[in-house]
Amino acid sequence: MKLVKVKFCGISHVQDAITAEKLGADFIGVVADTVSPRYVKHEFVKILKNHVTKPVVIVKVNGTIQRILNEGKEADIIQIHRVLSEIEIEELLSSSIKNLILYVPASREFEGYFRLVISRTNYMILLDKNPQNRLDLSIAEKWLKEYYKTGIGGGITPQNVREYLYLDPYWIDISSGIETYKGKKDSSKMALILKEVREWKYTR
Ligand SMILES: O=C(O)c1ccccc1N[C@@H]1O[C@H](COP(=O)(O)O)[C@@H](O)[C@H]1O
Repeated sequence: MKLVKVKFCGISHVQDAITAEKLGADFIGVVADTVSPRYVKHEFVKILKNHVTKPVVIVKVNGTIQRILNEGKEADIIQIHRVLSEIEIEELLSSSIKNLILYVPASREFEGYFRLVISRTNYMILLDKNPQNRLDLSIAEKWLKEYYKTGIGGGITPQNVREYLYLDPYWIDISSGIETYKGKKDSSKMALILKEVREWKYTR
């Protein structure tokens, strides 16, 4: 029986990635977009991959699909953290990319988008806060039951992680909640998250 997987995101120091992997993280995420205070150049992925064996996820928010696919080509998984147009989704489908995570805001007004993504693609989905910075856990719970390859992020901390584990996601995704300061991960907070996951009563 599999445990809920864990992605630590917003990694911007090689040592944090090494520590995250040693502690047992399943994915290592970097944000290669200047909107983030954890921004790293996309070339950082190649450096990271010399130090960790777990899959490296590159998070992009802005940029054309072609640019995102080009900048993400060294990563194991590309995560596009914005709501896409149908034309952009078609562009992804006509590309050779298979390992993709698409952000879907976990709120009612995006139900149509959620259904579009799961009906047209086979990509992984990350449920997260909507543009108004709200995450509807009841909506997330409903959608998680419908589509197996769905993770959840958005405000997870060692103190509240059980509320998210209860939803039985494929993975949980944490960035700011495991930090000492923006961009610097705290090994004790990462360890606490992983301890909670291991002790969690439900397994997938
Ligand atoms: O981590 C970031 O700085 C970031 C910036 C822009 C887009 C996505 C980003 N990270 C993703 O956002 C979620 C939630 O982050 P948090 O745990 O609430 O801080 C996380 O799942 C990352 O994949």
